[in-house]
Amino acid sequence: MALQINSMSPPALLHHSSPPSMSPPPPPLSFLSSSSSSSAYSRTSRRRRTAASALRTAHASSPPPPASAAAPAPAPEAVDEFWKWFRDRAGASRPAAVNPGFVPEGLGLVAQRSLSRNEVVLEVPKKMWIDSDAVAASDVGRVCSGLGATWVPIALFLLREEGMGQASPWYPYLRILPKETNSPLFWSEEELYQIQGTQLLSTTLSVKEYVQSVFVKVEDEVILPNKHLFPSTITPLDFLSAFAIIRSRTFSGLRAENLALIPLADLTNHNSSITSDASWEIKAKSLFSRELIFSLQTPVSVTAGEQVYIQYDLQKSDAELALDYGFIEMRPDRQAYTLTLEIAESDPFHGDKLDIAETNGLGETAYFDIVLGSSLPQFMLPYLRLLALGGTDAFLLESIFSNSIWDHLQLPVSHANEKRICDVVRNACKSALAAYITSIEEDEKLLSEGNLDPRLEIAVSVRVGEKKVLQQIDDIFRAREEELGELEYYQERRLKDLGLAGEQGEIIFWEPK
Ligand SMILES: C[S@@+](CC[C@H](N)C(=O)[O-])C[C@H]1O[C@@H](n2cnc3c(N)ncnc32)[C@H](O)[C@@H]1O
Repeated sequence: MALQINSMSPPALLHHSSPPSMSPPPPPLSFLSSSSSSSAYSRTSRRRRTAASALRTAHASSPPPPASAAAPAPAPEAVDEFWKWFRDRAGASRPAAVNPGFVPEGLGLVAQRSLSRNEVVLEVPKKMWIDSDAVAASDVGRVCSGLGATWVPIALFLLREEGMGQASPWYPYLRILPKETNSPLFWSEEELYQIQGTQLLSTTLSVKEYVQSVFVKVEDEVILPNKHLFPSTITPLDFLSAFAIIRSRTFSGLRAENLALIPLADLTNHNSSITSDASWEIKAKSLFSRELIFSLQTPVSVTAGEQVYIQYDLQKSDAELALDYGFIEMRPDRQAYTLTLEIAESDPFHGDKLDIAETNGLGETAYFDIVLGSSLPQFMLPYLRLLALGGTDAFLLESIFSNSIWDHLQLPVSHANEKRICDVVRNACKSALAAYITSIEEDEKLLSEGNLDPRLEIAVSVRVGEKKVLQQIDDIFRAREEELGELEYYQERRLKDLGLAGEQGEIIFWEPK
């Protein structure tokens, strides 16, 4: 729901979901976030050290080590076949800087020699990308134009090629794609129960609902009328898997109409120690060629036998990482909760407030990501004050204040306005906190005991993170409530400006001489 702060109802603690090209229309969710404790964080570091040592022996023909990946690793001969297919199609002749190899994250890219920082480790020609051009040139492309978001034809293309089995020219690539990840999109009811009350659950359910609604349309308009292309049954779950696999394998920045699956490059795993976002570029193959290639550089130097990692997205919260890729980092700065505030349509000043919000770069709905350990986002308090404006403060909405109202909202307007904000936000935090199935202490205990199944670890970390951020928001507004009597409000500031009040707020009477 929306934050109908004027009518004193609880705020709309909604969540927004993720990448623009593949996300459903903003769903009406609750709060979203994720989490960690310092002990959980150090356990992650330990896990990474173990992963690094496991890697030294990894190569395509070695048996897969115990993996943190959700799906069983492909057979070694499937990886060998993929590698041969890739090199043949790419026309590779020189020894490769990286090979696909078995790593704790499933498959990954293993350096074949020492690599220096920013060295190009692989190049993939456009003819090998599965993108909208590849789909448009295929049988599927001919029957699914006008389907909207780019991921939909790509998903249908994958399902069609998969249905062809070995007859598909993409078979060696499709064969090494995992069937699932640890994203909550793949969790059972029981596993989802562990994130009851979280924004992550709301987002997961909204995304699933969105994909299901697209499936219904696509089944009706494309799959069933084209039995020659889709002879076997395609279930809603197949379609959801295709969506989630595409989502987990596309580079941030290659979204919307540029969405593409890039074989080999999509074997690069994420590492939190890498702090630079862009490790790739799309460029012409050479000075005299118009052919495009995807070129991946290693963001850090890598020794032979180690894995080449990248940073997937510095901006994503743990909950977003979980949803998109099926892993989390468990770092406080990835723990966020999205507060969605909205000017209620029933607000008697709806039009005036909307004008003010829009003039200042906001809208009827505003999303504020609150990160653990960080202060409130810049415009959150002014926006809250605007929403709460009413009663004897409503005069500030009159047109004579239109140029200055946003400045006034940067500071407390009145005791009543500030109190209303505190009440609404604190009540919302309380009701959101009551919806979780465990306490912060219980979750921290579970995390400190360790050895959790990867999905349970994601669930516990995300839910404890959300609760900590909610607790942090509640603490901020509790402290504010306690100082309401000491704050300076609009009327006092105004009297001071006019020289009618002293520094302590005492009224200075004008005495005619
Ligand atoms: C782009 S693919 C990378 C290749 C993938 N490992 C494979 O076997 O095909 C992204 C997926 O790899 C896995 N992954 C990548 N980085 C990871 C990490 N740091 N921890 C755990 N899993 C990771 C997740 O399953 C994620 O959805």
